[in-house]
Amino acid sequence: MTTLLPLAQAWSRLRALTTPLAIERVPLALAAGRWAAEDIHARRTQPSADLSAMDGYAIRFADLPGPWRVIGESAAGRGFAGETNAGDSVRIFTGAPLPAGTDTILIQEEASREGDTLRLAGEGPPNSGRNVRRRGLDFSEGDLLIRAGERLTPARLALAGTAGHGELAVRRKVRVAIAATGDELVAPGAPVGEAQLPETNRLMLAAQLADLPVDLIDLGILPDRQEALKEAFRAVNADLLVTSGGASVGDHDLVRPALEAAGAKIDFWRIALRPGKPMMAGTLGDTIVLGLPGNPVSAFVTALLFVRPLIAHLAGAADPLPRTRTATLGEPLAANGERTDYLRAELRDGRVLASTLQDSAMLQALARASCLIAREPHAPAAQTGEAVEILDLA
Ligand SMILES: Nc1nc2c(c(=O)[nH]1)N[C@H]1C(S)=C(S)[C@@H](COP(=O)(O)OP(=O)(O)OC[C@H]3O[C@@H](n4cnc5c(N)ncnc54)[C@H](O)[C@@H]3O)O[C@H]1N2
Ligand code: MOO
Repeated sequence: MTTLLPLAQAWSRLRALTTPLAIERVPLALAAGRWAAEDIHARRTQPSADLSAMDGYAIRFADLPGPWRVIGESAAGRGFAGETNAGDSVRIFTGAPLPAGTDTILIQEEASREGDTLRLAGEGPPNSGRNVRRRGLDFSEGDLLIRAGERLTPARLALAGTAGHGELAVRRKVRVAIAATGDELVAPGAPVGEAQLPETNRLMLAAQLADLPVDLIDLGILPDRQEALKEAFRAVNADLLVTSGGASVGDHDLVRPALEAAGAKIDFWRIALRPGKPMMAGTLGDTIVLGLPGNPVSAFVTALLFVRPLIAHLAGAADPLPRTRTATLGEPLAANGERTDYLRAELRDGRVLASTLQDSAMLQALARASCLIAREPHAPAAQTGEAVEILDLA
C-alpha cells in the first residue's frame, strides 16, 4: 500500500516550491483584493485639524449658556480665517475646521438664531470638546496602518488613500494556466454522446479564482495522449499550471508521465485527503504544477485547499490558508479513515448536517453544500451536539 502524504506536509512542500514574485506599484483602484507587499505607513495625519462632527455652531464651552454673536462661517474645505473672542460663535458644518479660540459644537437642533444672535434652545453640549474630532483622532503621520502580507480589502484601500497613498506596492499578478484532460470531455452546452461528459472543471476552477489576482491562460481540453500532453505542457509560460483529470493510476491517467516527459520534477503525488487523493505537485522549469483529480468534487476541494492558498501565497498573503471554525453537529458521523475528510454539509438551524451521499463525482450535493466538515485522519465517531471543524463555502 502506498503511504499518503499528510495534508499539512503537502502544503509545506508545495509552499517550498515557490519563489517570491516581483513587486510592482499599482494605483489604489487596481490594488483591490491583492496583498500589501510592504508595510503601509501614514503619510499624513487624519484629521489634519480639529474638525466639527456635526452641523451647528462653534462656541467656547466657557460661554454657555450664551447668548452668542454669530461672526462668520466655517465649511468643509473653506474654514473661518478670523479670530474669535468671548461671546463669539461661528456657523459650522460637518467636516469643517474649528475656528481658532472655539472648542465645542452646539448642534443646530439645540440652537435658535435670529439675525446674528444665537441662543441655546435645548440642553446644549455637556462638556468641552463635544462633537469635535481632534486632529490625529484616526491616525498620525508615520503610524503603521497596514502590514505587509495583509489583504487590501475595500476598507484598507480607503485607509491607504486617506493616509496619502495614490499607489501601493503589491506582488505582480499570478499567471495561472488551466487545462482539462480527458477524451470523454466536450464543451458545456454541446451535444453529449453516450461515452461523453460536459467539461466543467475549468470553468469551476476559474470561478473559484475570480476574487484572486490572477491572469488566466486557458489551455482548453487536452486529449488522453501522452505526446500531445507533453507538447502542451512544454509550451506553458505561467507561474502555475493547474491540470484536472488523468491523475490516478489507470491506463489513461497520463498527466504524470507526460509532465515527466516534458521535464517536470514531481515533488509529491497522492495525499491523505478525501476527496482529492491523487493530487500531484511539482515543477516544470519555473512553473509550479498542480495536478488535480478529474472528479469534479475532488477538483473543487483541492482547488480550495491548495490552488487558492498557493495563489494567495504567491500574491504575498501572510495568512493564505482557508479558515475553519467550529460548528455543532446535527447528526452523528461515523469514524473517519486514514485520510483527512472534507464532507459536503449544510447548516440548518445553527447545526451542521453532512450530506448522505459523499461520492466525489456528485455535483448536486456539492452545489447544495454551504460548508465542508473537516475531519482529521482516524477521528472517532462523533455524536449529535459535538463540535466539529467546518470550512464555509462562499
Ligand atoms: N485503482 C484506482 N482507481 C482510482 C484511484 C485509486 O487510487 N486506485 N483513485 C480514485 C480517486 S480517489 C479519484 S479522485 C479518481 C481521479 O482520477 P483522475 O484524476 O485520473 O480523473 P479522471 O479519471 O480523469 O476523471 C475522473 C472522473 O471525472 C470526470 N472528469 C474529468 N475531468 C473532468 C472535467 N474537466 N470536467 C468534468 N468532469 C471531469 C471524468 O470523466 C471521470 O468520470 O480516480 C479514482 N480511481
Ligand atoms: O480522493 Mo478521490 O478524490 O476520493 O474521489
